[in-house]
Amino acid sequence: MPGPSDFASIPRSALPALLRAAPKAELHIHIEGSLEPELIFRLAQRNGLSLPYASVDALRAAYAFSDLQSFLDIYYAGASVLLQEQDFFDMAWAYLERAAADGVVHAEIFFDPQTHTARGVPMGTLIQGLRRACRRAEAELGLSAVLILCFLRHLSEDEALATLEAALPWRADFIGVGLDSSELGHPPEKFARVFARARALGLHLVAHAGEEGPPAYVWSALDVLKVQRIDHGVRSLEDAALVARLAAERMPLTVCPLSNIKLCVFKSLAEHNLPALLDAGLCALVNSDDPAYFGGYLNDNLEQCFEALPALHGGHAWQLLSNSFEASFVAPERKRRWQAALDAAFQSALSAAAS
Ligand SMILES: Nc1ncnc2[nH]cnc12
Ligand SMILES: [Zn+2]
Repeated sequence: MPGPSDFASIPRSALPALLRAAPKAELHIHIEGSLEPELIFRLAQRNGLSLPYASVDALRAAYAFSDLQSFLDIYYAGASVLLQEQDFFDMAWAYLERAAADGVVHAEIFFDPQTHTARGVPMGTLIQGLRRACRRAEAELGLSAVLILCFLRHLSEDEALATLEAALPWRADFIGVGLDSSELGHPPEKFARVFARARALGLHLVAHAGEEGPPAYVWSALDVLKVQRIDHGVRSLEDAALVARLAAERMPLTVCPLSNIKLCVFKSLAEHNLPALLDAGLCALVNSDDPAYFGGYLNDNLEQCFEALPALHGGHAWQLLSNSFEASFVAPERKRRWQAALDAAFQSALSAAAS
């Protein structure tokens, strides 16, 4: 199997096109965060709702965030236009078409049922709409798409437990559970029982940790929740013992660079710790998080990182995409197939550069 050093000599000028065309997986995308302002307005009109913004441009102009909470307030307001099964389908289908154009061959998609059930939308309505889009993506786009149900951590664990039970009639339609929303003040251990229940049900486990929260939250996501991936995890670098543990276990970190800039986790992309995460031997990969709010989809994230961070070279590019497959919850045979296509794309870029 090739490794990153094989591809370090690909010229930087060849990387944008290579990154754009290469196959990749996206493992950290909140489907409600893919709702573009145009679609928010269209759905509001279709559902007879009025919005507190005069136009698409006025809504987009409000996307200036100072931290995670300032984003979440507007993100939950945007999601309030989703009422019918068709609305959930339209949102997910728009993302999946966009992802396929970015070379995404596999997506593991977060959804926040409590954002909708709290407004009276039945669980079946939202899951069936999302499921229909995932099935169509497989059939028409050749993109495999699966769902991960996220609990809102600013709400209680009892509410998370009730949400999981309410979703069980659709158990076959999601592969795992996650933990998102306001991180500070809501440590992973608050959700110990619901994650134990999900584990007993055979669900995969992931959690946001170390986005705004301290390394201690990453430790408890690992030790108490027993997660298989950390979403974000960029603050892990503050704790050398944690870095050693993450590296030894090849614990994936689903990093979201443009999100981190828009939510002021780092001042600029040039200051992002993505190169340091990779050079520490961590299984980091790039994702879009909430692309409609943060100014870019997966390829935009990749391209802007490589533009802003001169430390990144072709070896890092291969490693990031290879990590996206390694970290996915798919059968080894499928991973091998995608990995082979990735290796071939990089090999041919290397040959083109040499000739
Ligand atoms: N970046 C993020 N962090 C926590 N919760 C979220 N929900 C949507 N995007 C999120
Ligand atoms: Zn996220």
